[in-house]
Amino acid sequence: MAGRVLFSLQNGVWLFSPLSSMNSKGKHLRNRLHFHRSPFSSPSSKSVMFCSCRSHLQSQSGGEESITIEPFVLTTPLYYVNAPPHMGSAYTTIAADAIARFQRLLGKKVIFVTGTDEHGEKIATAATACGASPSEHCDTISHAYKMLWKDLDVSYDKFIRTTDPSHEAIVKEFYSRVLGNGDIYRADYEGLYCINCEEYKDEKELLDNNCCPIHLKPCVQRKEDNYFFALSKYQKSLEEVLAHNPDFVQPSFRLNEVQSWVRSGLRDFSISRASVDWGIPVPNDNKQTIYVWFDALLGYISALSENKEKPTLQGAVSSGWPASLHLIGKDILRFHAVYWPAMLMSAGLSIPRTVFGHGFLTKDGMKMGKSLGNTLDPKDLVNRFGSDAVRYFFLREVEFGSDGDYSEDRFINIVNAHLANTIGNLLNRTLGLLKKNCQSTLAVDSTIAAEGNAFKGTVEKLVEKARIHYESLSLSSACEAVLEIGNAGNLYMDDHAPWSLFKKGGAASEAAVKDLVTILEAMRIIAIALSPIAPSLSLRIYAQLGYSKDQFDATTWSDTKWGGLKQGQVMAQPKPVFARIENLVEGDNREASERLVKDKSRVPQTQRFAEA
Ligand SMILES: Nc1ncnc2c1ncn2[C@@H]1O[C@H](COP(=O)(O)OP(=O)(O)OP(=O)(O)O)[C@@H](O)[C@H]1O
Ligand SMILES: [Zn+2]
Repeated sequence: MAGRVLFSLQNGVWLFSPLSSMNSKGKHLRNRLHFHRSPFSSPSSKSVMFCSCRSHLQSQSGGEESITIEPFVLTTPLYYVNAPPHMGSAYTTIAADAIARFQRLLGKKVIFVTGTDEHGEKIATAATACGASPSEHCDTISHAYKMLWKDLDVSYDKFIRTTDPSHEAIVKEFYSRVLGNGDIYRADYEGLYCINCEEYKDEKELLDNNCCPIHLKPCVQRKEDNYFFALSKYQKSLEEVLAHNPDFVQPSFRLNEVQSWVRSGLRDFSISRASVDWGIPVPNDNKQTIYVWFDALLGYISALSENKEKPTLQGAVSSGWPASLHLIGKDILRFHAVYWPAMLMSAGLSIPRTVFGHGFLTKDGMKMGKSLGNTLDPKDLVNRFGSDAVRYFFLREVEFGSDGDYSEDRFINIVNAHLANTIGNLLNRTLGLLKKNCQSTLAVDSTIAAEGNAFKGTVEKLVEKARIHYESLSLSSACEAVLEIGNAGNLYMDDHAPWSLFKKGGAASEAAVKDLVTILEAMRIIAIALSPIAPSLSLRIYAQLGYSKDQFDATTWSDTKWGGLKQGQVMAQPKPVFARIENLVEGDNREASERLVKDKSRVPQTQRFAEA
């Protein structure tokens, strides 16, 4: 089924059909792949699936089409358990969590998949080095990932381990399907291999001394008798996919990169290893194990399987495939945007809607990574600063898609200025004034309080801006829009100075009451709009406004509409929602760490909020 493809746009849905839709036994394949023009835009996306064989094309023209409301399936990479998690792995996961939480706020059914990739040579070596069996080692590290996700408030729905028996069954079935379609053959291969990438490399992409550009270690010459996947057969199909579906690879500049890889010619790649025991045996040849990437990518599908007793590929696929979004680091873009879609096409399955390759967190300009050992410990950051600070800083400071360096000084300045001052302080002082002057009770509805008030319009514009940025995965800009509401709130308070209005009494006092309700309504909106990024902080803000956790959990994006706070609502005792972090960085360190960050001059103006 390599070669020509057919695209058509029907009801806003791209249909993709490889030329042939039957396998060698004449069995119909569900191989019409479908794409949405904008995968994130509508709350209930509609997909139309057809089999492209002639008889089904006829019934299709007779009006038989199946319409399904799809879940929003979002994945992180399955992290390699050669070492404990670090801030790089946490970065992808908190970004994915923010997107999952935003999609849930939109009312979508979200399936957020993460997990661990546990087979291969590196794992066996790492286990030996710490005196454990591979499976003991995998249990320990996989558990560490789960614990970290808990600490970071990561709300995943499925955690797949590639050593799960249900995953193994699905990998074997997939392998057999691809084999049945004539896309696997056996051959010798010799080339330069990076053990850390678990990948053969082209000599032209290597540094001096055949060093891998990511891991800075020399690749080794390897020769093996392996099974190969006929990637080259999918050259044309992949070119068509990339040409006709601009959303498939994001950010858009990475699409060009992928297109140029494909255009430069695709070579078949080996999908088994004769020298590695720690892996899933190749069906019908237990002298070889399946290549770790061929195995791990299938985790995105096997994670969906609801029948762990009798897992089947079709069962897993029907529980939500194709994924709406694979969120990955740019280091593994080739696997996701070239190998993976070709594998799926070979198996007659839909390809994911979007693969988003974000940038690297770097240390001294080098990718932070387990293999280089130049990592930052997220657990330590959470213990010292809390999960909201960690989530907010990385999602706000690193433009999603680009690289970014970490500096502790910058971290402390940003979270103090944005979360403690602009948001926390505004809330605390407003509640203090309300307590002092109104027994913490709202005397008017927020709609009445803001009548004829331009500030309300500003908040509405900014929250809509935040929504648009979330939709387009511009997480940093979404944070910025929410913070702007806080900045506007501080300016409003400065201008209106309700503390002096209360001193005047009468009509001035009434105006002051309205000002406080107006600011608290803005805080309520901030809490919802910030909840994908800093969920615990948002919950604390909501609690300060007199709501229960259940009420917070039931919020949707439509609750960002002005007018939620009503007359009679009683606020909680004012309590800071975000404690300032003391800056303990010593002079020399400060200088060094400042050099590491791209100065974006984003520290907001200092608070001008005068005390009553
Ligand atoms: N420095 C980083 N910046 C951003 N994301 C990272 C970083 N390091 C790892 N990740 C995330 O983890 C994925 C890779 O997972 P993996 O478990 O292989 O971690 P790794 O630390 O990159 O391993 P290694 O250093 O051995 O290559 C990336 O695609 C990305 O999603
Ligand atoms: Zn490498």
